[in-house]
Amino acid sequence: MAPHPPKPDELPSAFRDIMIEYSERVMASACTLLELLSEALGLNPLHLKEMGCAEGLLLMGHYYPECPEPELTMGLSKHSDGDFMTILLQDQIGGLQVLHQNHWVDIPPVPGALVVNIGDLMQLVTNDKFISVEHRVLANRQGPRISVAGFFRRHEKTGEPTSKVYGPIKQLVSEESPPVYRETSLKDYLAHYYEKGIDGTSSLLHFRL
Ligand SMILES: O=C(O)CCC(=O)C(=O)O
Ligand SMILES: [Fe+2]
Repeated sequence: MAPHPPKPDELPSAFRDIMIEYSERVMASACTLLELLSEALGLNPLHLKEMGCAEGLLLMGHYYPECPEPELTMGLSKHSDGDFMTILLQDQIGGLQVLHQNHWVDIPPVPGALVVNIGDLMQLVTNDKFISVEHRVLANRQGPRISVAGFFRRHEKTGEPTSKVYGPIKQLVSEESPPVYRETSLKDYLAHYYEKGIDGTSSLLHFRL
């Protein structure tokens, strides 16, 4: 949806208008959240936005079919997101869990509420000050589950190089807190993220110094 939004007539009419409106609103929320996160890091409120953390938005609609034997499988297995931040809208079915102190904790749906996840790229640029969250989705027999995940990071048209380089923010590293990650271009980061796949390990291990 950003920075290269599809032409409206490329979107199915059933969700064309709502997808465009939702994108605008979720982008505005992301910018507010990035200001708060920047302040929490002791940076200028516009720091994360100016780095391009919300320069791109990919909306992904998930449909998890109802499952007759949910104990034998997963809706979506354990992973952390390969972006700066994810804003997630889930329906009333439930099943999303986050890994907290080695325990899977339910994130029950709250009507009208969005779930915000810190992604791996945010962990990298904040030099581990913010940690990306590992999460998964259980399969269920109650009925199909639908969610819409909005991934914030720059997205290019197929074939365009994503040469922007990211590393720990200079103001967040010091002698006492040396860089934990090497700099990487978004292109190399994404190549690694997708090549590795969802295998239960963190994409960040590859970039740790
Ligand atoms: O469907 C959900 O609630 C989570 C989806 C998710 O984690 C993802 O798309 O990365
Ligand atoms: Fe995710």
